[in-house]
Amino acid sequence: MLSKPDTTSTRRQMAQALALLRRAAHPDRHHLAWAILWLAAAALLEVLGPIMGKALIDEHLLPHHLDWPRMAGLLAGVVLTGWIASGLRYLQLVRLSGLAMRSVMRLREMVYNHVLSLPMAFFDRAITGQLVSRVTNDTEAVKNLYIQVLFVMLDSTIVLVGTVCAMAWLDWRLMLIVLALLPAVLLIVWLYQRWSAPAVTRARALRSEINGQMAESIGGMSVLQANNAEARFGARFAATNREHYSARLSELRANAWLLRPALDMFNIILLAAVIFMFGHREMTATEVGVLYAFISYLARVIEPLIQITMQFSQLQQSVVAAARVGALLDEAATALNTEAGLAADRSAANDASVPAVSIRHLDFAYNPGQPVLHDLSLDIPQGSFTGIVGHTGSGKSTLLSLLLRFYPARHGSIMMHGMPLDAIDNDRFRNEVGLVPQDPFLLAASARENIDMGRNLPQEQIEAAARAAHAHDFILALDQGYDTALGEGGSRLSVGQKQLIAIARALAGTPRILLLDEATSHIDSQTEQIVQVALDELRGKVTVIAIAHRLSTIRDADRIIVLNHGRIAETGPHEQLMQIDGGLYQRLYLLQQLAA
Ligand SMILES: Nc1ncnc2c1ncn2[C@@H]1O[C@H](COP(=O)(O)OP(=O)(O)OP(=O)(O)O)[C@@H](O)[C@H]1O
Repeated sequence: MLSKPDTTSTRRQMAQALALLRRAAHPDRHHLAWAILWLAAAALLEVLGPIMGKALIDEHLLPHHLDWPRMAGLLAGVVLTGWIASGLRYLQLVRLSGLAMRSVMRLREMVYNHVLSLPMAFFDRAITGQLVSRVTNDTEAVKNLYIQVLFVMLDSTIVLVGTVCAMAWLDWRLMLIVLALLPAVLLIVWLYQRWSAPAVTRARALRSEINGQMAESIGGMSVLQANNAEARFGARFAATNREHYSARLSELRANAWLLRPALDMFNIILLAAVIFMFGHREMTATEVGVLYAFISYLARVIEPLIQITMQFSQLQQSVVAAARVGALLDEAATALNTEAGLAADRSAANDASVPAVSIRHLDFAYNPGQPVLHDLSLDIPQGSFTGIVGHTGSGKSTLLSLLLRFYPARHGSIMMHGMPLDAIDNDRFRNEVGLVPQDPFLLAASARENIDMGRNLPQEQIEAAARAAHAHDFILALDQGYDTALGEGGSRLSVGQKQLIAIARALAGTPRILLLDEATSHIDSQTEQIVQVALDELRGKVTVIAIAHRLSTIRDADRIIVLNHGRIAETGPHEQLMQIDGGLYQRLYLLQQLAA
């Protein structure tokens, strides 16, 4: 759902946008300083032109004082100052455009890396398409801020100030009249902003929503088509798209009906006012030059003002985009308790008698007031094989997510190899704990890259992991062996083969603890047996904790933990649990036997 645009937050958005610009442009600050200096020089030249024109008229043309070399010099000055100012300005535009591109590049990397560090709780509420939009469109829109704020606005402001000073020097009373009319422009801009700002914010939010809907539909296309939901999704998309269209239209209306006509009218009023003032004065010869210079300057006052105001629509969009990028960067990254890390006794980490996992009085809720795990306590010895079973929704995956540090365990404690979970250094933690998820996530890359996952592991280690996962043989049978591209999401492999690659990936990091989240639920019995053999071979070397719906996978586990509504209902090896008459495990097992 889209939130209603809040116009009162504009100032905060602007501050957030400027902070972001400062951060992204920091390495280019010298370029920025030079650009401002050269823009000031260009403005100075621009102001000088009409002064030389005035001198030509007043000192030579009107008094017929034909000093040709000086006249040629002044004429050349009038023409050249304009040209050089344009040239300088163009070069600064190029400089600032380069700066803008580099800043966007930095921003994108910053945002992407930040997204990678965000806790899983963030992704529970994030919408993929909107996040993608943040990293691509919004950062791109920030580029306009550089071009608009730093180039057009800055340049126009410098020209404006320079021109007003030159006018004051020529005739301060006339300058005051021009200046007195300027608040009218501010009023026009203010009205425009009030009218268009909500539409701008809404248009951006809707664009992001469009991306979100598109990504969601493409991601779930099979489900969507199988449910004959094309028409419903099409209608939902059309409604959002139309809303986006009307938001953009209101923005354009504000521009077409208010901004441009009002500014053009203002231009005419200003010109008329200056000519009227001259008409009421006894025009001396010298005043003709002043009139020429004033009329030249009027264009230089009006044009920057128009430029500044015309940028507001784009500027607002960019500020909204920058504020959204800023808000994403402000999302707190996964916080680790470094104090606990310092206090922890690291010697325990290498003590073989210390449990691999030790959980004490663990309570957990995703949302306050809706507990998922209740007062869980258990020890898992190193090198053991533990199965976790239970009805759907009993909290199995939640327990695994907590062991993976995807969510912080706020009530109770989890220790891994004798150290508090949140005290373990991130690299070490990720090296020590391997995960085989329910849906193996494969990259559109080679088999080798899929096992390596950017860790730059040596080929021998990759092959050893593939052998341990019983994936080596089928990988070699692919047309280019380990270099075979597996297609998007591993589309060239069967579900079972994908799962074996995922196991090889987890093992390639030589983890001390291997977590399997229903890793066998999608595979056939034959592949399941291969997985079982692979897991058996790990016994004593790696601590395996496996969630299983299919109880045959964990039948041979040293210990099975049966969860029921977030509590440990039963625990023990298969034979022992089967002895509990009417027990939960026994019932689950017999049910599966019946179904088979
Ligand atoms: N990200 C989440 N945000 C809020 N609630 C969640 C989230 N994930 C799970 N839950 C809730 O927590 C409870 C336990 O879910 P969990 O996925 O841990 O169960 P499970 O035993 O793994 O189930 P299954 O066997 O179906 O995978 C459920 O009531 C579920 O609705």
